[in-house]
Amino acid sequence: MITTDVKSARSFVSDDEYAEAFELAEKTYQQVKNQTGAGSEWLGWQRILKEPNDAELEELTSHAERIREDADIFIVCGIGGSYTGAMAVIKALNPYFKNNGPEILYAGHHMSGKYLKQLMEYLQTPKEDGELKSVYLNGISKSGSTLETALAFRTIRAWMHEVYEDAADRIIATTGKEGGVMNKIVAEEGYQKYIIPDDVGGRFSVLTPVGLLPIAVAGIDIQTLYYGAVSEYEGREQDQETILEYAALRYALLKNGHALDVLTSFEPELIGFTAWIQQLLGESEGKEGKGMFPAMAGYSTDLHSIGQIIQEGRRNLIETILVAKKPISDFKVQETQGEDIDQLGYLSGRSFHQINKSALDGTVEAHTEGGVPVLKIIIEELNAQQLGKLIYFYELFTAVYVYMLDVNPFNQPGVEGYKKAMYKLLGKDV
Ligand SMILES: O=P(O)(O)OC[C@H]1O[C@](O)(CO)[C@@H](O)[C@@H]1O
Repeated sequence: MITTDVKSARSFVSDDEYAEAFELAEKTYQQVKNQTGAGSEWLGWQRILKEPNDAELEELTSHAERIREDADIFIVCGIGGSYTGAMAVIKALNPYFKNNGPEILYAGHHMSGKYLKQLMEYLQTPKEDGELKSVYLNGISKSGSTLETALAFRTIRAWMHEVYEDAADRIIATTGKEGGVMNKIVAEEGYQKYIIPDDVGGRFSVLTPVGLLPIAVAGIDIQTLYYGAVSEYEGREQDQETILEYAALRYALLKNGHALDVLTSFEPELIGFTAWIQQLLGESEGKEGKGMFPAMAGYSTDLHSIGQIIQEGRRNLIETILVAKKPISDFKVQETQGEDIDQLGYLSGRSFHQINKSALDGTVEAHTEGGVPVLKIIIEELNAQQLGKLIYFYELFTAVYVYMLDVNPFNQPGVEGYKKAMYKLLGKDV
């Protein structure tokens, strides 16, 4: 099970504030459990763990294996919840510098013409042996009509149809059961389609084909990931304490003036995960003038930039640090040879994990002393099973905590604002 260390944060909340918040968390936990809260028709992210679809997991795994055998490049084309979950898990578990399998590229997550042009040039550049690269494309959009994704999907698949006779077998669409432009394209072109269940919203969809196909293509065992989430789901049915404590604390901190949550980790691999949590919390809690702004950061890198404002700026922020307990690497500092010219002799032979851990512990101490409540969310080690657990932990936490704010965690009406204004400027009939 996922554990937490909230000693620092607890010292910023009075006993009364905590007791009141905890009582409220107990009530909203029941709303999630009994499906009585606003938007309860969107609790499919629990349903899919209660009734795992093993046949779909197997199909996705074997489809991904076929792609891995043939592909040089696999493009994940989606935005928001249609790509952050896959990216989070892939970045967390794949090597930094060389994939074990096809290169995973992302598209459809913004509207940079420069990026798309350079992506197309890269796809078109032949391999060292002069052969055309073998490209696969996964268009992912629940609504099937998000502009960023639709534009990239149009561009890439048009080129694929020009160069590959079997383009239709290389293009996969992951979308809602019916409706939306992507479904029309699938009907016309005969692409393989995976369905995003109606009762699972975009930011809760990583454990559906949205995240599972790209993650499997990246060579990650999706059964282990999925069943990690299932075990967290089953465990949380018995033991709600950690979730209630975390929800109560974040709520009490929000109420006593904390407006911003710096989501971070000392493991660069987990930065993608902070992006996933950022969307999950931000789109769920930021409504009706409420919510804490979730801001991702990467440590220790960003301690050398925003570390200053965290330590000494306006005292209205909290910090959430994702921690992996077991060392991720045994890489050590070289032994000092002869004179200690670079003055690193005191670290000679010590592991980078140990040094990084001291940076973590030192940061918690310094930030707490500086007036920043710190919460540590702890996984045992960085592997697929633990990440599956972390996914469900955060989904459940989000639902319980956001209900405390008395808003619907599962809609995102505010995102429509920019879309309407943009479409008007672009002259689209809406
Ligand atoms: O999968 P879709 O429908 O393209 O949406 C992508 C993302 O865009 C949003 O709908 C916001 O516009 C997110 O909630 C969602 O994750």
